[in-house]
Parts: sequence; C-alpha cells; structure tokens
Amino acid sequence: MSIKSSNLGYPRIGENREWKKALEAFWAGTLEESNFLQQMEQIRLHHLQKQKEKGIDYIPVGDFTCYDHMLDTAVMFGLVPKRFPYEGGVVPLQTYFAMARGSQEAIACEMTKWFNTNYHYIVPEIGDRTPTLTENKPLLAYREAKEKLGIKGKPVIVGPYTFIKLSKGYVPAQLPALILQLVPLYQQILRELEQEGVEWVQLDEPILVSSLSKEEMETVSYIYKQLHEAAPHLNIMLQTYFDSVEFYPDVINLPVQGIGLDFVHGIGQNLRYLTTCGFPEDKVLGIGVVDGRNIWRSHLPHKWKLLRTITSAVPEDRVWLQPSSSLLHVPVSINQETQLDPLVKEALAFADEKLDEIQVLLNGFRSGENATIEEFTRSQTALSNLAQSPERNRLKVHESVANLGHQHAERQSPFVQRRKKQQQEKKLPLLPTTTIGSFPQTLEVRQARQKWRKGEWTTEFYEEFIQEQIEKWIKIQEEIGLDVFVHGEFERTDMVEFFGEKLAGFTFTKNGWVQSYGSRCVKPPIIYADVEFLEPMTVKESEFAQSLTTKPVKGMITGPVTILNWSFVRDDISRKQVAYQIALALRHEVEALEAAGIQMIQVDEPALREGMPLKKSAWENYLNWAVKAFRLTTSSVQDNTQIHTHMCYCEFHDFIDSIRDLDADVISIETSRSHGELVSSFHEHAYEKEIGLGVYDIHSSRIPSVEEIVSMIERGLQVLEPAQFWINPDCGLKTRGKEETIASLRNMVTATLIVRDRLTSAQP
Ligand SMILES: Nc1nc2c(c(=O)[nH]1)N[C@@H](CNc1ccc(C(=O)N[C@@H](CCC(=O)N[C@@H](CCC(=O)N[C@@H](CCC(=O)O)C(=O)O)C(=O)O)C(=O)O)cc1)CN2
Ligand code: MET
Ligand SMILES: [Zn+2]
Repeated sequence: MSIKSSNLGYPRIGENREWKKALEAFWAGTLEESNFLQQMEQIRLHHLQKQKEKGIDYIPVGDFTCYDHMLDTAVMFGLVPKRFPYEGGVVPLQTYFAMARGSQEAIACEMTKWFNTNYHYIVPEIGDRTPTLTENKPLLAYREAKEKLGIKGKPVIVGPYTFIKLSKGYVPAQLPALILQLVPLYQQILRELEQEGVEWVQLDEPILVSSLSKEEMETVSYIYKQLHEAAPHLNIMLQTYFDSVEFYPDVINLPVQGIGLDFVHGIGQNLRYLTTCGFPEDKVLGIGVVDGRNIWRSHLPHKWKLLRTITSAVPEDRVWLQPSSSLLHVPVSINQETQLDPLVKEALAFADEKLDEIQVLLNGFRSGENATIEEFTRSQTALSNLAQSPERNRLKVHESVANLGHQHAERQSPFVQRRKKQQQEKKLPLLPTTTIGSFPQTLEVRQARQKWRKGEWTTEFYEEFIQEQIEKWIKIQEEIGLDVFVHGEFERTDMVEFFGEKLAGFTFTKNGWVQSYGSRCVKPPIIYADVEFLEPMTVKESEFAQSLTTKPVKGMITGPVTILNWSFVRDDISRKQVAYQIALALRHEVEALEAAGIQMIQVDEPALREGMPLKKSAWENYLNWAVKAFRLTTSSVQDNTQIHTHMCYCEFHDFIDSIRDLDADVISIETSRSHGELVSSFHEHAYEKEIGLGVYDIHSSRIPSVEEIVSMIERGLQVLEPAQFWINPDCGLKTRGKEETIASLRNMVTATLIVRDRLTSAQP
C-alpha cells in the first residue's frame, strides 16, 4: 500500500451554475419537483464521476445538498422548529425550503457564517423537538454512488460536536442531555454504514480548531468513544480544517482510525505538534496540503518538501493527500477562463485543478519525483513570474503602507461633539428610517448590464438606464416616507466585485462562482497585485441621486476589510498589508463623496466579523489592523459628515468593543434573522453611538406585518435609548422583488410612525 488521495467535499453549484438555475426554477414554479430532483441527481453524479476520473481514491459522498449541509443534518434528525408544519418522518421538501427561506406563515431559520468563510449555513434549532433519525442520508448517498457509478464513496457527515455547537435553542446546562439524545442517532447511522460494508466515513469536526475548553475536549472524547463502540469495524476519519487543532495530544488519541489536519491554514502549529508529539501508529493522517480556500496554484516543490517532512514522521502507507478543506469555497474549474491575463491564469487552480495537483503529488510518490518534474517547474515558474511582475511591485503603494505608522486615523472631534453638530444640521426625526443600500436587482437591471457588457448597449445608454432606476426609486422612497435615502446600487453586480473593477490590482473571472448561501453565488475578485485608487467610483450616481431630493442620500461604499475578505487575495504579502492598501485607496473615494456634497457616507463592513481568526488568541492582532483599515478609510471627513457602517449575519456580542472602535457615527445591523437576540449585547456593552436595528428579514419574500415590526422596535427600545435608534431592514434589498420591497418598507414606516407617536406623546 502506498499514499492515497482523498477529497473532503466538492462544489455543488456546477460548472455553469446548473444547480443554482435548477433551484431557482423550481422555486419559481417553472420546474416540476420530479424534474428538479432528477436534475439534482444528475449534477450530483456528474461531480462524483469527475472525481473518479481524476483518480481520487476516497471520494466524498453526501456532501451534496439542495440548500445547505447543516440544514440537511438538522432535518435528518427531524429538528423542524414548531412554527413549521411537520408531523414526523422524512421532512418534506416544502418544509425543508420553508425552513431555509421562510414562508408567509413562518419566519425562516437563522442563517450565519460557516466559520471564517463567506458561506452561510442554516442554524439548527434544537429546543423545539427531541431529535430522532428520520432517514440515514449518508447511507442513501453511499448506495446511490455505488449502484449508479460503482463508486465506493466516503460518506461525509457533520460531526456531533460541531453540529451541537453550531446549533441554538438550548442553554449550556442542557448540553449533556442533548449529547445523550444525539449520540445514539449518530451511532445508528454509523452502525448501518458498517453493516453496508462502508470502509471509511468522514466526520467533520472543524469546531476542534476553535478555542475550546479542556472540559469540552473531554466531552468530544466521550462522544467518540461511544461512536467507536457502536461501529467498531467502521473507519472514522475525524476531519478538521481552517486552522490547527487545539488539544492535539487528546485529538490524536481519540478512538478513530484517521485524523485529518489542515497543513495550509494551520500549518505552523500542526507541523510543530506532529514533529514534537508524533502521530499514533494505528491511524491514518489526512494531510490537507492544497489550499481549499484560495485559488492560487500550489508551489509544488514547496509542497513536496512538506510531504517529505510529514512522511518522515508518518509512514507513506498511512497518509492521505487531500485539500485543506472542502472545495466548496473555490470555483469549479478554470477551463472557461479564456480572457484572463496568462500571467494570472497560469498561477491559478480552482477545484478541479486542485484535485489534479493532488494527483501530481501522488504520482511523485508512486513513480518518483522525476515523473512530475515538468509540473513542478511549471508551478514554480508561474508563481515566480507573478511575484516579479511590475503590478506586484508598485513602489509608491508599498511606501504609503510602510509610512502608515504615523497616520492617526482619528476623526477631528470625538463622537459626542460630532453628534451635536450632526443633529443640529440634519434635524432627523426620532427613530429615523432608512435602508441598507441596494434595491431590487431585477431581471431587467441584470439584463441591461449584460447588454452593455456585450456591446449591444452603449455606455451612455446604459448609464441613462441606471439613472432612470435611481430616479424611480428616489420617488418610491419619497412616497413611502423614508427619512434617509439611498441611490439603490443598480450599477453594481456585487458590492465587492464592483469596487474591484474600478481599482488597480484586481482581476476577474468570467465564471469563477462560489456559493454564498442557498442558490446565491458570488464571483470573488482576485487581488493579484498592489491596490491603487484610479478615479472616483461612486460619486456620479450618489451626486445624481442627491440632486433629485432634499432628503439626505447616503453615499455607499464597501469597506476595506470586506473587500479583502470577499476576494481571493494574493498570499505573498500579509492580509494586513493588503487591507491597508485598499483602505488608502478607499479614503480617496470617501473624500471625493464628501467633496461632492454627500453628507452621510456608509462604509459597509459585513465581513469584518467573518475575517476574525478562529482562535481567540489571534483576535486582538486581527481586530487592531481591521479597525485601523476602516478608520483609515473614514477618518479624514469633517465632523458634520456622518459615517455609517453596516454589518450582518454574524455574531456581534463578542466584538462590540471593536465595533465601537470603528468610530462610525451610525451602525445598521441585522437583527431579525437572529430573532432579536443580539440587541441586548449592545446594551450590556453600554454602546453609546447610534444603531439601526434590522426590523425584518430580507432573505424571505414574506411581507412583515406592521404589528410584528412594532414589537421588534419595542423590543429594541427596552434596552436602547430612543435617541440612538434607527429603523431599517436587516440588509440590502437586492435579492427581493419590487412589490414586496415596497410593501415591506411601507409597513416598516407605518410601524415606526406608531412608535414615534407613542414616544413623543409620552414626553412631558
Ligand atoms: N460578495 C458578497 N458576499 C456576500 C454578500 C454580498 O452581497 N456580496 N451578501 C451576504 C449574503 N450573500 C449574498 C451573495 C450573493 C448574492 C447575490 O445576489 N448573488 C447573485 C449574483 C450577483 C451578480 O453578480 N449578478 C450579476 C449577473 C450574474 C448573472 O447571473 N448573469 C447571468 C445573466 C443575467 C441574467 O439573466 O440573470 C448569467 O451570467 O447567466 C450582475 O448583476 O450583473 C446571484 O447569485 O444570483 C446575494 C447575497 C453575505 N455575503
Ligand atoms: N450596501 C449593501 C447592500 O445593501 C450591503 C450589503 S451587506 C451584505 O446590498
Ligand atoms: Zn448586509
């Protein structure tokens, strides 16, 4: 036996986003359920077949989903919240999608970021029901692959501890009881897999790389002991990713047959552990050597050296070569990228190419290093050509970043003084209403952009079209009676891609899509070089919108940390340096907006939290530079220019002090999808600046009632001062339709007026 290859998970969306298109057609009612399911199966099998053809020894099955793998796990355990109709047994597709997307009757489940990625999972709600096993999904996936393709796959399951830790609806004291309920269900799954003759199963426990307590590690040991006893002949690959494991000595002694470690993102610590503590002789080591989170080609000679180091500690026949994580986080294939500059293209590897890299390394082991010398040289040359390119060596940019030590990044006056000036000048009513920036990106808008891109429309014609949209929506906002307007972001494909296209240092793929949540995808820009400001990016639209109304129109840009976190970033310099480069570029934009008379400028940072390292010990350093990057972007404006920021779909409670340090005058946040739980965190941290609370979920076509919004507002008012309070939806409205947007916003304004009335008449 020699070294083996393995994969942890494959993108679901398909080379041409077939998956997304099928889902959206099904939801729209233009694709019947049976056809839909058939298409899903086709896509699923095609992906397995592809991995087989690439020669992967351990192909993951069961990683495919019709929405999200956490949601799949929750419904497998019958964890349907009581607000959805459900009578036990296999959860119907209708209910499954209602949990994900909401229905007119019931609010959707919460959605939040999967560790430090831009992938969002549906948060299981445990409290409502006792978990039961409704169907053995991994077993079904295994059988399908075996029967239809002759593939003896490796079922992938979210591990019990990660599942519980990422769920909600229980208090810590209930944890032991919960474990006692869930463990037998996992046991049953594994026992049935064992009986089926499954060789290996992959249990994903990324939670093991986060900062756990010793006590928690003991719980994990208890759980895995139970699992092993239930199916002693089944091999468990305990898979971790995104960083190095905590408690390495405990982890390697768990009664499992394989341990998967990330040797890209956790390389320093994982390697130190391996060389100092060793690795047990009775286990397989899955080594994640090819980056599952970024799109750069591997430097194969370096990887080879790493493999040599590892195989001097663990014999080859007990090693699996694999990506560092599921390939869910990278685009499918570089095949279609015919327009990329060869300098960049040669240096890239997407999911399919990453699997090829694994095979190249494997061949090196099987047939000797010489057999792969060509590929090794090619990777080395591509990466060094890019490193030496003038675009990566813009001295002026390097100097500006190097000189940052002396920059204060302070507003002229402290918040309290600025606030007074802003209040006097802006004279906003109590509980000002606003929106987060984008209005519906309708088919009409997207098609217009496509016509312009294809050259069917002139730039002039397209810009006129955008102006018409802005005009239409300024009128709509007037009619609805909002207090602070936005221009609607019609000219943007995506809040990050748009800015990337206008800054130096970025490049773009034609088809490099990655799933963000459900059917929604993003095409992350590639930061391949030094970033520089070229010319104003948003001034024209903002200025135009402001010229149409006397209400303030917020300028709207995406912040430096979010642009960083939602791009694929060069890895030859630190992320901090890249963030500073972007911040210095964006500062010009903020200044240009101010100079054009825009008095409120929103700098979105929805990805600030997501970039936070998984280990608490690394938080301070990250937050220091992330906050500084935001302040570099925003601090040069006058006191009366009001800086807004916005964040969504993340945990807020553990970094409120950093939010305060951003020194934004107003922050608007998502609250309703997390059902209002985080409002009290701002109170507990005595947050003194202004806050806009998300009063309704924007990921659902459901129109919130006035009463519902009133009670959301009142809930907020129990803990926050009326004077610091703004009212807004959870996030931008680009994914919504026009009519539902208008209806929802009307209800939001009506609800605000009711509460505003109550507050003012209660005053002496
Ligand atoms: N980068 C990023 N991450 C984010 C968010 C975000 O806004 N941006 N928001 C949060 C939630 N995540 C989201 C991610 C994506 C979308 C989203 O709406 N994505 C669109 C794609 C947006 C886009 O780039 N649209 C292009 C068009 C892309 C396209 O599909 N074109 C068609 C042709 C046009 C058509 O007929 O539709 C094609 O190529 O086939 C455009 O507007 O120009 C989608 O999946 O549908 C929303 C939220 C968190 N993470
Ligand atoms: N301004 C952006 C919008 O409204 C913020 C989105 S945060 C994911 O779409
Ligand atoms: Zn948002």
